[in-house]
Parts: sequence; C-alpha cells; structure tokens
Amino acid sequence: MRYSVISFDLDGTLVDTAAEITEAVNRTLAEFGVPRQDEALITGFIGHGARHLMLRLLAHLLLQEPALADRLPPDAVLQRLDRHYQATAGRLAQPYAGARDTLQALRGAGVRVACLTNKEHRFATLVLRACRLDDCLDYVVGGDLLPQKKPDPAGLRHVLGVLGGQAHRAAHVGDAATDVETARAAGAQAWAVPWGYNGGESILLARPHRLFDSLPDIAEHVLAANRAGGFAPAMA
Ligand SMILES: O=C(O)COP(=O)(O)O
Repeated sequence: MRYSVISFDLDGTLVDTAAEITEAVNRTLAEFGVPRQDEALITGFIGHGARHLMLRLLAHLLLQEPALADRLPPDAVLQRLDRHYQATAGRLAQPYAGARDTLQALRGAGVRVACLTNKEHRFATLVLRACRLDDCLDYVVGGDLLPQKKPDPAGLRHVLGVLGGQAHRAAHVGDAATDVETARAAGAQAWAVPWGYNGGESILLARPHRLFDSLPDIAEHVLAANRAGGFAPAMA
C-alpha cells in the first residue's frame, strides 16, 4: 500500500496568516469606531473562514459591551471585512519552513497534493499565490466552493474524487481538531502539526494518527512509506 494523495490545510499548517487576518479584522473594526483587538484573541477564532471568524468576534465583543450592537451591523461589517481581507490576503502571510520543498518533494515522488481549507476560495488563492505555493499544488478547495465545510468529510472526498485517490491511501494534514475530524470521517489518515491555531488548544487532544514536527518530515515519511510499499505505524 502506498500513499497517493496528501491534502493540506492552509491557515496554521502551510502558511502563518495570523498577522494579515488580524490586520484585516482591525481595519474593519476601526471603520466602526471599535479599538484594535489582540492577535491572540482574533487567531483563536480562525478555523471556519474569515466571515465566520468576524461573526464570532462580534459575538464576543457584544457580550462584553452590549451597547456596541448599534454600531456593528453584521452585514455591513462583513461587507467591509471582505474589502479589507481582499487587500491584505497574502501581504503578510509567511509560509512555514519547508512548505514549498515539501509539496515539491511529494509531487516529485508521484504523490498528488491538495490544499483543503475553510478559508474562502478567493482569499486562499491570493495567499497561496503570494507564498509561491500555488504552482506546487494539484488542487485547491476553499471553504465556499462546496455546500459543506470541514469537519464535514465532503471536501476531502471531493479532493480524492478529483485527484483519483482512495481514502485509505490518503492523509489530510492540519493544525486543528477540525482537520483531524475531517480526515477520520473521510477514512483517511489524520496527520497534525503543532504550530498552528486550534483555538489555543494542543492538537494532541484531537488524537491525530500522527504528529509531525516539521513539514519536510511529512514528505520524508511519505516517501519512506512508499519506498517500503506500505504504511509506517501510526501514533494511535
Ligand atoms: O480561514 C480559516 O478560518 C480557516 O482556514 P483553514 O481551514 O485553512 O485553517
């Protein structure tokens, strides 16, 4: 048995997007007269796309200060966020060490690679292009391309359908419990990295099959497993 498809989450897995998401959110809040919020608070809401993040942040702010409700009409806030994120997406994004080499090493060994993210597709495309990762991927699925988002397995199944892979020969790599759930629900290997967001919790609590300390370790593991013709033993 050999791995044929490896799917990667984007935010917190391939690319550090915390700074630019924070900037887009704070530029939006400023337009409504709300003070800047900390990056740690904002990144705690990463995981289900920019619009969802903003709605969760608004709920948090209104709980603390209900009077803000009059100043923060959600539709208007989301419309402004779209504009600001369009302007910042990719500008401050930093690919994690070895991201491009890892994708290229996998592809060079005949493994197909995808990016499956809950980030809105247009923003994901901007980030991947700015980080020079777009040309190393066989397929990209953003969070608004299908009716279901992660942790629903539909996105990963769609990736496998398009790339011609079977779930038992695939892995999805992510930084969040959402990614682990997605992979398990699709019947693929659930692999995790420890440097992402996951709402501030350790990804180990989500019980991934395997945890990697670096992106190049993933390519090394897959290539070794494929050379041996089988899966290497997993953590759980
Ligand atoms: O943009 C988000 O909130 C989440 O995106 P991700 O699925 O790539 O982590």
